[in-house]
Amino acid sequence: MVRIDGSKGEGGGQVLRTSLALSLVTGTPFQMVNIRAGRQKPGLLRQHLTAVKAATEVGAAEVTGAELGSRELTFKPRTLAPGNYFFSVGTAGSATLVLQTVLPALMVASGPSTLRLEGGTHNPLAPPFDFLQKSYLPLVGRMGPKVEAVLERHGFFPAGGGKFQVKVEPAPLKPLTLLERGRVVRRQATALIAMIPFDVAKRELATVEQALKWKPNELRTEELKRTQGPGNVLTLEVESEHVTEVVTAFGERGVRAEEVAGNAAAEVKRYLDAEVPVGEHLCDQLLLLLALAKGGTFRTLPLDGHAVTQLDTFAHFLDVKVDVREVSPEVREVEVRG
Ligand SMILES: Nc1ncnc2c1ncn2[C@@H]1O[C@H](COP(=O)(O)OP(=O)(O)OP(=O)(O)O)[C@@H](O)[C@H]1O
Repeated sequence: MVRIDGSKGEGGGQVLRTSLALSLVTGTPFQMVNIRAGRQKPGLLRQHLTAVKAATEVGAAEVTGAELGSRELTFKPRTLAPGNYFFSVGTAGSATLVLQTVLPALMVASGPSTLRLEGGTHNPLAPPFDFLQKSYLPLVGRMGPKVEAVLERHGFFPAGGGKFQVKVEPAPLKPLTLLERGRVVRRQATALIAMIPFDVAKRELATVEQALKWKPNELRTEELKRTQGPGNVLTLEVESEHVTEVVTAFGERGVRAEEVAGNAAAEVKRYLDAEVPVGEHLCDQLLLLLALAKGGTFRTLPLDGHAVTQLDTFAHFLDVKVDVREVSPEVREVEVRG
């Protein structure tokens, strides 16, 4: 059994989710110790436990240590079972991270699946639903599997209550080459508010307009009425010929709307200036797809801790080589070979 130290690298939940995903795909059992040892509240939180349970169902796995707060886990998948699933985090914990855990396996399974997920859909430090739908899943589609996601209700921290559905038509993953972004064809800033003063959205958009020089018809507000709790999400989309980048910032108590929007605008600027197709968040998630496809190459920004932790985790389950070359101080070219 593969033994993985969860405190290595980022020391967070990513090494656990990636290990579960790769264990499901390869059928390799693993034991993890020191789960999330690098975090303030170490061990399995509700969101991680839901991910473990989801992986257990999808892989008909034998599991020990699947309890709240647990810092050790063994996971032995038996058969990969596509089908209809319902996973609920039960708190505002990210439901998209639960999806991230089981989707790679279901994309290459022997039949289609339908998933219903409940929990947070727009959480800081997790892939927001719009990122999945507009940035990540179209690339999955280019690699073979067809995955469609439909949002039914937004869920924000701390109230949660979000819902979405995902349909998966599996296919073998083909390598992907993504070296250029191409021309920018659409830009859209959406300031979304739920139970938050409208002025917050207006101030965020004014900041984006000033910082990025986006035009009034590229700025929109959206006010939600049916959510379980308050939320404020600023989503900046840059659709280019070959890829769509989605940058997200979240309103927080005590942080000015101008600061929230300024951070998001700075991230977009950095992405546009580097002229790379793959932004910082897409990078670690795309790496996993390319590793499963055993091939592909893309250009991105300098790799962050998440991406490096991903590479270390792959080595436990897959026989792939990943080269990261410095093209310029702001640009890296990543090549994956089987
Ligand atoms: N704004 C964002 N857009 C898209 N993806 C994001 C965004 N923020 C985070 N992610 C992705 O969500 C995942 C979160 O991983 P991360 O390692 O931060 O969680 P973690 O630190 O392990 O959290 P925890 O230990 O609390 O579970 C990564 O795949 C990261 O790329």
